[in-house]
Amino acid sequence: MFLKRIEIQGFKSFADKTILQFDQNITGIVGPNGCGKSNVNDAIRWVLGEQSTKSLRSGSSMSDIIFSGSEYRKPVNMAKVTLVFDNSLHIFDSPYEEIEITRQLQRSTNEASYFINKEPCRLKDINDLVMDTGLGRDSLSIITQGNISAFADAKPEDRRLLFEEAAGVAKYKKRKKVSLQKLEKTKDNLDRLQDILDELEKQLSPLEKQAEKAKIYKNLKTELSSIEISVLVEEIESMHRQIEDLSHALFEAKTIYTSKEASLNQQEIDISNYRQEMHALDRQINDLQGQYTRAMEDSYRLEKQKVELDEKRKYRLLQADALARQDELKQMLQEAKYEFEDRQKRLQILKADLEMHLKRLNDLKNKENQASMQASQQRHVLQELKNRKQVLENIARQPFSHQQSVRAVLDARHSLMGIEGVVSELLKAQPEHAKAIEAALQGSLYHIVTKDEAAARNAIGYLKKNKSGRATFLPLNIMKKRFAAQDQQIIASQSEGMICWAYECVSCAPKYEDLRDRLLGNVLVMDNLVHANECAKRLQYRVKIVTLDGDIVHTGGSMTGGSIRNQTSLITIQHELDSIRSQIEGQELKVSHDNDECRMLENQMDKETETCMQLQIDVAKLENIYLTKKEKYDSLQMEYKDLVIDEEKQDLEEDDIVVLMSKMHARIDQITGDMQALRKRRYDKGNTVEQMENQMRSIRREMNALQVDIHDNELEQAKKQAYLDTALRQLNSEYSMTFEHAKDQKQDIDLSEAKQRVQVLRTEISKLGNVNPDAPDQYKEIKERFDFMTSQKEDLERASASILSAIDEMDQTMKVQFVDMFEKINQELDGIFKAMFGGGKAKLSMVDPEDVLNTGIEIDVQPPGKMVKNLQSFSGGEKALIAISVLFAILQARVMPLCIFDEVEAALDQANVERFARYLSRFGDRSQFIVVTHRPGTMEQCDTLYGITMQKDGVSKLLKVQLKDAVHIVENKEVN
Ligand SMILES: Nc1ncnc2c1ncn2[C@@H]1O[C@H](COP(=O)(O)OP(=O)(O)OP(=O)(O)O)[C@@H](O)[C@H]1O
Repeated sequence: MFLKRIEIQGFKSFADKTILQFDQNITGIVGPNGCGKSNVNDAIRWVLGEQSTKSLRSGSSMSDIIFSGSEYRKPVNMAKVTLVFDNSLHIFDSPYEEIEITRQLQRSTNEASYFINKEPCRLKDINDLVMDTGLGRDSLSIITQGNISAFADAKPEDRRLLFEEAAGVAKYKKRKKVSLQKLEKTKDNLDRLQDILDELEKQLSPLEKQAEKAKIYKNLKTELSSIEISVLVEEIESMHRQIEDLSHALFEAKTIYTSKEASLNQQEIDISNYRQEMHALDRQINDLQGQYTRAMEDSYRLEKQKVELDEKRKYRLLQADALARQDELKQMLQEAKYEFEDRQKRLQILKADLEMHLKRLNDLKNKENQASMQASQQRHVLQELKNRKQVLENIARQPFSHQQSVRAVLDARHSLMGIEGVVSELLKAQPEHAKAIEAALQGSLYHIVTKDEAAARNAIGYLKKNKSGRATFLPLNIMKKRFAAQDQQIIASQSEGMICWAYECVSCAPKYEDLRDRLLGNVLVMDNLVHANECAKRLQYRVKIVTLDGDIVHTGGSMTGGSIRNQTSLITIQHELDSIRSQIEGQELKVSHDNDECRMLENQMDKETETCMQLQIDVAKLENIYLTKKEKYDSLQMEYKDLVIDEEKQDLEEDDIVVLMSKMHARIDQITGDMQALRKRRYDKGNTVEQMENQMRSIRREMNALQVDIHDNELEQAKKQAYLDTALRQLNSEYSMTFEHAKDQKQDIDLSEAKQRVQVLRTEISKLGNVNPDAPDQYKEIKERFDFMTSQKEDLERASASILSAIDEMDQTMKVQFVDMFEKINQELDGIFKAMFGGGKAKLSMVDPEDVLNTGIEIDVQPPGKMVKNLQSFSGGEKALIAISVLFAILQARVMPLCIFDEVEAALDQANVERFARYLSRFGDRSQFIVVTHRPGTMEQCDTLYGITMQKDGVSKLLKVQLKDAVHIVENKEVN
C-alpha cells in the first residue's frame, strides 16, 4: 500500500493516539454523523500542507484543530498527525523506501513543527516532496462530497482546474507562477535599476564636464606651480640683489650728500671770512678815499696859490728887464710845460679810473637788476603760496560748505551723538594719490561715518525734521574689510604700471581701518589708463581700477575719465597745508636771501656811484686845470720865442709852492695807487665770493638732485621690498613653501618667457571659473556605479529573457500535456458515462481551443432518453453522477497512487451507489482508495472497514469492523 499508516493524536476529535493501518486497496471509514470520519480526511490534508483553516473546517486560528476538550475530557495541548508511505516505487523523489511525514502544533506556543522521517524540516520541504505525486492539498487525491456537488455547477474556467490537476500541469503552473513572480520582480528590479541609471546618467554628464575641467585645472595648476615657483625664486633673488644694489647706491649717495653738505658748510664759513675781509678792505678804501679827497682839495688850493703866484710873477716880469724876463719866461715855460704834461697825464689816469668805475657801476647795476628781478619773482611765488595757504586754511576751518546736508549733520554733531565725521576728512592720502583716491571713493567721499546704525537713524531723522536734505551714512560697527581675491592680487602685482591697492596709500586712525579697507580694499591704483586697461582685461574686468590722473576702469569694463577741476580735496588738505607751510618757510628764506643780495648790491652800487661822481668831479676839475695849463703853456711858448731873457732865481715862496704841489701830487699818486691796489683786492675777493657762491649753488643743486635720488632710491627699495614680501607670501600661502625649500625645486627658466607663461596660465585658470576638485573622484565613483548597474541591468535582462523562454517552454509542455490528458479523459468519459447512466453520451469540450492554457471546460452530456443539455437543469444525483463519471474518466486516464473519497456518493440513489461501488472496485488494482461513506453499497466493495464512534466524552474511537458491524455503526447502533 502506498499510504501504510496514519497516526493521529490530539487532532480535532481524535484526542487519543489513534492509528489507522492500511493493508488493502480499498479501505472504508464508516460511522455516524459527527463521529470524526472527515476529521481523518482533514488530518491527511493537514499533514500534506493545508494552511487554510476554512478548508480544514476549523475556527479562525489553526490551533482550533487541536482537540478542544469536552464535558468529560480536558483539552489537549498538542495535535500531531503522521502519515507513513511506502516509497519502494519512489513515488516520492527520495532514496528512502519508507517516508514518514509528521506535522504537529502546540496550543500554548502556537508553534508548528514539521518532520520528514522524524527529521525536522520546513513546510516547503513537505510541499516540494508531495508536489509531483498527485498528493497535493488541492489534488485529485482527496475528493469530498462538496467537490462532487460543486463540479457540475462550477464555471468552465474553475472546472478546468480538475483537468489541469489530472494533466499534471499544476507543477508547471506553479513554476510558471513562480517564474512570472520572478519575472515581475526582475522587471521591478529592472525598473528600479533603470531609475537609478537615469539618475546616475543625469549626474554623469555634468560630472564628466566638471571632472574634465578639474583635470585641465590640475594640469594648468601643476604647470603653473612648477613655473611660478621658479619665477618667484628668481624674482626673490633678483629683488634681493636689486635691494642690495640700491642699498649700496643709497649709502654712496648719502655719503656724497654728507660730504657735499660738509663742503657747503666750509664754503659758507669761507665766504663769511671773505666777506669780513671785504668789509675791512671797504673800510680801508673809504679811508683812502677820504685821504684822496682831502689831498685833492689841498692840491686845488695849491693850484690856486700857484696861479696867484704866477700872476705875481707875470707882474714882476713886466717890471723886469729883457734878460730877466727871458729867464723868468724860460723858467715859467719849463714849469708850464711840466705842469701841462703832468696834468695831462693825471687827467688820463683819472679818466681811466673813472671809466673803470663806471664799468664796475654798470656791472653792479646789471647784477642788481637781475637780483631784484629774481627777488621779485620769489616774492611773487611766496605771495602765491601764502594765498593758497589762506584758501586751504579757510577750507579746513569751514569744510563741506557746498554739501548742505553734510554740513547740517556736522553742525549738529554734538547734539546728535555717534557722528564720527565725513569719509573725506577721516581718510588721508598723499597729494600724488589724491586724484586716484577721490576717483576710487567717488560718491563715498561725502558719506557720513557713524558709530552704529542707531546713530545713522538718529541723524536721518534729524535731516528729515529740519528739511536739510539727504545724506548717506556708514555705520562703523557693520563695516567689514573687503579685499580682492588672492588670484586677483597676484595678477595685479605682476601687471605693469601697478602702483598699489588704493587702501595702501591711504592713512587713517586705527578705528577707521575697517571702513577704509571696505571702501578701498579691492580698488587698484595704476599709473595710466593704458596699463589700467591691460590689467583690467587680465583681471576679467572684475576689479575697479583708478589711475593717478583720476580716470576709472569700472568692474565690467566701463570707463570714466577726462579733465578734473583742480579743486582742493579734504583727503589731502592736511598734507597740502603741511607741504605749503614748509614751502613758505623755504620761500621766505629764499626771498630774504635775495633781498640781502639786492641790498648788498645796492650798497656796492651806492659806493661805486659815489666814487664815480667823485671821479667825475675830479676829472672835470682837472680838465679845467689841464686846459688852463695847456693854454698857459702855449702862450708862454709864444711869448718865449719873442723874448729870450736870462735866468733869474725864483723867490722862496714860489719854490715852496712848487715843492708842495709836487709832494701833494706824489701823495695823490700814492693814495691813488694804494686805492687801486685795495680796490683790486676787494674786486678779486668779490669775484672769489661770487665764484664760491656759484659753486655753492651748484653744490646745492647737486645735493637737491641727490636728495631726489635718495628719495627715489628709498621708494624703489620699499617697492621692491613690498614685491619681495608679496612673492614670499605667495610662496607660503599658495605653495606652502619656504624660500629655501622653493630654491631646491627651482628649474632653469627664461624669466620673461616664464612670466608670460604664468600670465597665460593664470588667465586660463581664472577663465575656468569655479572648479570642483573632487569631480574626478566623484565622476569615477558614479561611472563605476553606472557601469556596475548597467552590467546588472544586462544580467537582469538576460535573466528576464531566460525566464521568458522557460515560461514559453513550460507553456508548450503544459499545452501538450493538457491537450493530451484532455483527449485521453474525453475518450474514457463516454464509456464511463454510458456505464454509469446505462446509456446516453458525454463529451468534454474546450470553450476556447485557441487558448489551451486558459480555456474553460464544458461538459456536454446526454443521459439516455433525455434531451437536457444544460448541466444546471440536472438533478442533484444526476449532477453527482456526471461528476463521478468525469472523476472515473480521469482515474482511467491517469493512475493516482492514493484517492480519498469523502462521501462522494452521498447524493446517489441505491442503484447508482451500487454502480459507483462496482466501478470503484475496478480501480482497486490501480490505486489505493480510502472511502468515507455511509452507504452499505459502497461498504460492500471495501476490502477493509474502519468504524469510528464517538462517546459522551466527544472523543473519536477507531475499530476495525466487518460489513454488518459497519452498517450498525452507521446506524449508530451497538456493535458486538
Ligand atoms: N477541535 C475539536 N475538538 C474536539 N472535537 C472536535 C474538534 N473539531 C471537530 N470536533 C468534532 O468532530 C466532529 C465532526 O467530525 P466529522 O465532521 O469528521 O464527522 P463525520 O463523521 O464526518 O460526520 P458526518 O457523517 O455527518 O459527515 C464533531 O462532533 C466535532 O465536535
